[in-house]
Amino acid sequence: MTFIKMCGLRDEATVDLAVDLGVDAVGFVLADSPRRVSAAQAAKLRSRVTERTVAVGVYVKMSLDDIVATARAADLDHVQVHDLRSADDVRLLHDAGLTVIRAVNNGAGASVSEDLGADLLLVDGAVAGAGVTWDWQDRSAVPRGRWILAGGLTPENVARAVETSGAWGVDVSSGIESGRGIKSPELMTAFANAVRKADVR
Ligand SMILES: O=C(O)c1ccccc1N[C@@H]1O[C@H](COP(=O)(O)O)[C@@H](O)[C@H]1O
Repeated sequence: MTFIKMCGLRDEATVDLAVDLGVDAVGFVLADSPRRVSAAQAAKLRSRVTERTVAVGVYVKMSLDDIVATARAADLDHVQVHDLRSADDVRLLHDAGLTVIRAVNNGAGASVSEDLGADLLLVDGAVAGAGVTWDWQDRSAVPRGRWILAGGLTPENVARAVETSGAWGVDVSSGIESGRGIKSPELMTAFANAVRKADVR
């Protein structure tokens, strides 16, 4: 079964729907973004997430100390960090008890074959959260092993994207929105259904 993460959730009804749809992970953006939530809001949303779904804090351009502090304040034990620089960064987050998803922006120069010791690798489009696709068939841009595909996924393209890239999981934000930062229940449902349908093929 393809791992599904829905990201940029900002209200309780949307979190409840994602949980009901059986997605594997939900993401709360603590970085600067139209989808940003405060640590206090993330804590409130997190409390609605049941055990089988992982709640992930999403970070860009934040110090490691701030990442640890906000993750603790929001009771998040998974963090997705878009600008990890070294294995030391990852070690510090591990030492704080966090599971680390290393996010890499396609074309930004970070190597997908470099192992910083993160628990999972996510390869995103050139600009995180912008709904931008990338060349999922480019073997040099696609990691080996278990990894998450992100960037411009939609209910229409996700099945083909998984098939061509060989990704273990998918992460979506813009493609399940009716407007920037506004999640659409119909598109969320369509996305989850599209992945599940592809899984049984
Ligand atoms: O969603 C955001 O606003 C965001 C902001 C900063 C860093 C990451 C962000 N989201 C991540 O972007 C991709 C999905 O993007 P898309 O909109 O579906 O193309 C995914 O990894 C999100 O976790």
